[in-house]
Amino acid sequence: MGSYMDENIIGEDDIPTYAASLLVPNVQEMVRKNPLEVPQRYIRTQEDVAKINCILSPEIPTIDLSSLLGGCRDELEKLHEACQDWGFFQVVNHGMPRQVMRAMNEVTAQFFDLPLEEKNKLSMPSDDIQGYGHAYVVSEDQKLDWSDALILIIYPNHFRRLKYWPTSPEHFRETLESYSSEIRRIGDELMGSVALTMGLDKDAMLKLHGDLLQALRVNYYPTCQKPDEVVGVSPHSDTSIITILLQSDETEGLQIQHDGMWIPVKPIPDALVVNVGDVLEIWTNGKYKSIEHRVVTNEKKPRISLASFIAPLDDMEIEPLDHMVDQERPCKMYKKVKYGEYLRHSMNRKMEGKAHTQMAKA
Ligand SMILES: COc1ccc(-c2cc(=O)c3c(O)c(OC)c(OC)c(O)c3o2)cc1
Ligand SMILES: O=C(O)CCC(=O)C(=O)O
Ligand SMILES: [Fe+2]
Repeated sequence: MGSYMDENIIGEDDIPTYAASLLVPNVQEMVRKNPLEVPQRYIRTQEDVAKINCILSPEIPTIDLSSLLGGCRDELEKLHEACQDWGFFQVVNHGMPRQVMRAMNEVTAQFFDLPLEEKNKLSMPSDDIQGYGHAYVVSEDQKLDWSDALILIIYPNHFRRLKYWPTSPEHFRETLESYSSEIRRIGDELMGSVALTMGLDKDAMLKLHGDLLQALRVNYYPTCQKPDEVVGVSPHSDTSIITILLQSDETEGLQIQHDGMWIPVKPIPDALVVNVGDVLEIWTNGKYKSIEHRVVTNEKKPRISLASFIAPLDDMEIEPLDHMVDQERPCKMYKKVKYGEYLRHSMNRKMEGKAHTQMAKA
């Protein structure tokens, strides 16, 4: 395996580029300069920020990865139900050393604490998606999210654009390297188990997609004095196969759609949150659900999350697997699409829930 030090030997010609996004203000800086101001472009309609109305909201399922890998049939059944009924679950006993998670949280917090001029050295250009800035902004009158992000492609190694990888704080790059290789292992192990729940061999999914893309989106949600009027990240589903999220232990914010309500995902210390992405929904002909989720803000504490998207490479063709057509779904609900085209289609439009998935509907 190469490392981030390949900087000098690998050219950038083959690195895929992604959709353009309009330049918009840095939210963290806006709040630092004027904590009370919430510009009109961030204010949502009542409907957009509607809350759940139940006092005791259900918790998303928890999956024990070490039991899964040990062959526990009950845990496998739990995983199947989580993918089918929730599209989201928390993973415990995943084997990522606690100090790797802590170090990753620490270096990302230190990165966002840097002065804006430092962070802007890694600015996302208007014609790509890697770097520090905002993606998915496609029109001047689109409502904006109350967050900033750093987006990096991690694997395959030769897709890395190292000019966007922070060198400050000092240990950022090596910490990201350890964290990402742990995420890759956990992703492979989870996909092996998901293959079993789909009635396939353990390594079938890995064979199906071959080499994978792993991208990281580090989200920074500043505090907001009108938390009920803004959204940290707009409702969307992920285009990935699966997404593995490390969220802060102390600050809630992530909410998912379940039975017509927005349900908060309560942080479990050291757990990872995993969600089914659009590709897994398509492969399973809609049996496993890529669920809409959003992030809300609060007035007290900023929140950081790290979303690792595990996705096919651009050339991979995605369609429902033949054996996923059954009595419940007697025909293929999605047509064959090239992943690269699907991803770019989703990026070229404002993310509005699952509207982008229409492109792949049969
Ligand atoms: C409105 O807020 C957001 C919309 C979309 C995403 C997002 C979801 C993904 O699944 C995803 C992805 O899989 C991906 O890699 C293939 C990627 O490229 C780097 C994304 O930017 C991406 O974004 C997040 C937040
Ligand atoms: O911050 C979070 O909890 C979720 C972020 C997210 O959905 C994403 O980056 O795709
Ligand atoms: Fe997401």
